[in-house]
Amino acid sequence: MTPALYDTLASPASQREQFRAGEIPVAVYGLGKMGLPLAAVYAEHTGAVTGVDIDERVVERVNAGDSPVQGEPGLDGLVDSLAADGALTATIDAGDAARDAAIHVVVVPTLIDDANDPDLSAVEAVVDEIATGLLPGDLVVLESTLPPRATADVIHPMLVERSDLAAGTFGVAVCPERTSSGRALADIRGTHPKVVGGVDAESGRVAELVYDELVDNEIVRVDDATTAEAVKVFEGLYRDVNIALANDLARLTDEFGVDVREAIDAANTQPYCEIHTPGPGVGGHCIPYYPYFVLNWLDVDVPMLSTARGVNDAMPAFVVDRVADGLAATDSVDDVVGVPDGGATASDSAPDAALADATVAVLGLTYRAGIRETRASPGIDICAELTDRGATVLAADPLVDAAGLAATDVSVAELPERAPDAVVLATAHEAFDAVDWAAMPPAVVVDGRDVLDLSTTEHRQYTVGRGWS
Ligand SMILES: NC(=O)C1=CN([C@@H]2O[C@H](COP(=O)(O)OP(=O)(O)OC[C@H]3O[C@@H](n4cnc5c(N)ncnc54)[C@H](O)[C@@H]3O)[C@@H](O)[C@H]2O)C=CC1
Ligand SMILES: CC(=O)N[C@@H]1[C@@H](OP(=O)(O)OP(=O)(O)OC[C@H]2O[C@@H](n3ccc(=O)[nH]c3=O)[C@H](O)[C@@H]2O)O[C@H](C(=O)O)[C@@H](O)[C@@H]1O
Repeated sequence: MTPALYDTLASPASQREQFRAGEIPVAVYGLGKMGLPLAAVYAEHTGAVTGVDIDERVVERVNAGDSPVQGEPGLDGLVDSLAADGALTATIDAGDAARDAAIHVVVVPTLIDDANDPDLSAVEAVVDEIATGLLPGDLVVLESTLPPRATADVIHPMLVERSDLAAGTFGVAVCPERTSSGRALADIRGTHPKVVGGVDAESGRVAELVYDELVDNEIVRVDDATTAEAVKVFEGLYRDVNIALANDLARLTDEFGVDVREAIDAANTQPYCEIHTPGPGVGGHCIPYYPYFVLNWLDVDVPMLSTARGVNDAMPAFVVDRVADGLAATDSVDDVVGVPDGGATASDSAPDAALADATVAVLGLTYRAGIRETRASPGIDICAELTDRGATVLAADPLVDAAGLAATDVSVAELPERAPDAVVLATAHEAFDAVDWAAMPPAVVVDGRDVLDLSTTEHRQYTVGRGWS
């Protein structure tokens, strides 16, 4: 009989022992960038983890000890050894896994749909399956990022209704994943304190006990599940708003004639100042999505969040404007489309003369360096904007190709012979250190990530936040 955790007579000390001894089987639903490292950490502590994923290729690779998640230091070897020891197995059968487990950890995607409304369909699909195998004394842990109140208003009631168990007979806790891709194992093991909030006190107690065994850092127990959801979303909102401030300041570079990045670095020497870094936009399925977990979830009016979203979403067009300005200045195009007052602006919405016959290479299609994730990626938005404005677009990325995008693949080695009229660096992949700028005919280069120094070449460089050099 599997020992139970929630509302049992067992002492906390014996429950900890049972957890460590693997007597309380764990199921982790979602084996992606976050779920696989998390399942691995659970498995290294308990030796009894079943990972669940809907992608058969993921399941096969995990069972073969071959991590489908790359770019995570230590994960390859850990998955290999855990699979070999049988500490971590994977399945596509969520119902089976739910019937065998007593701790159910949900870490599937929470995205937004085309209307920017939160999409909890993956979480609801998993919760449906968990309910079929839920037993009194079990614990359900939500690690996915959720709109505040989702657990209280949607997930917990779903579990009660679908499992035929009464509320108060099983635990539900929100323990949001705060990890960054590229350092997932270290973060999950305890770079940051772990936030835990239960739908009731016993749920919070049990979740706190489990994570106190799992992580090396302190546990921050908050009042309830909704508070824990809010903590995670607030962290993301803070980041999106602060990146928007940095991007707005970067627009002042030309007007002020100053290096805004230098000014930001100097301002940040004050302990109370933490202005973030300007860039070509905000990508990934986290930071640009979380504002909608508030804006399009409840009837709230939070103008700052939508304003910041607008500022960050406008950065790809800002980058393309700088390309158009640079080309127009280089080509001294006579018939640059003017505005009624006679002023010529390259940001005119009609296809820009400067871009119409230009070939532009975009370096970087993933949302940040080293991570194979393209959702809301600035590089992809820049390709689309360039195409919309008449340019011929090439794209290079070491992790993904341009299939299905408004761009044609180009390798780093081919760039000089392709002789693009302009180049945009959207993602600072290490692979781009190999670009032979000296061999490339003079071009307009817009550096969105402040990683290039082309002062010894004939290229005209614009750096977001520093201006023309
Ligand atoms: N990627 C990140 O940096 C972070 C993500 N998070 C949150 O973690 C959650 C997961 O994100 P990622 O791991 O990045 O997503 P991901 O897209 O890398 O992986 C998701 C995995 O879940 C699987 N999946 C989808 N639907 C499923 C279902 N119904 N049942 C079982 N498996 C299913 C997919 O096949 C995929 O393997 C999201 O809520 C996200 O907001 C939190 C912190 C950091
Ligand atoms: C508050 C916070 O730092 N959240 C982290 C964030 O990680 P994520 O992988 O989404 O990357 P990120 O560093 O926030 O970058 C998101 C996007 O924003 C851009 N970015 C980031 C920071 C900055 O100063 N300027 C900027 O332009 C990045 O280039 C990228 O396109 O979101 C993760 C998440 O919640 O999924 C979270 O766990 C991570 O800790």
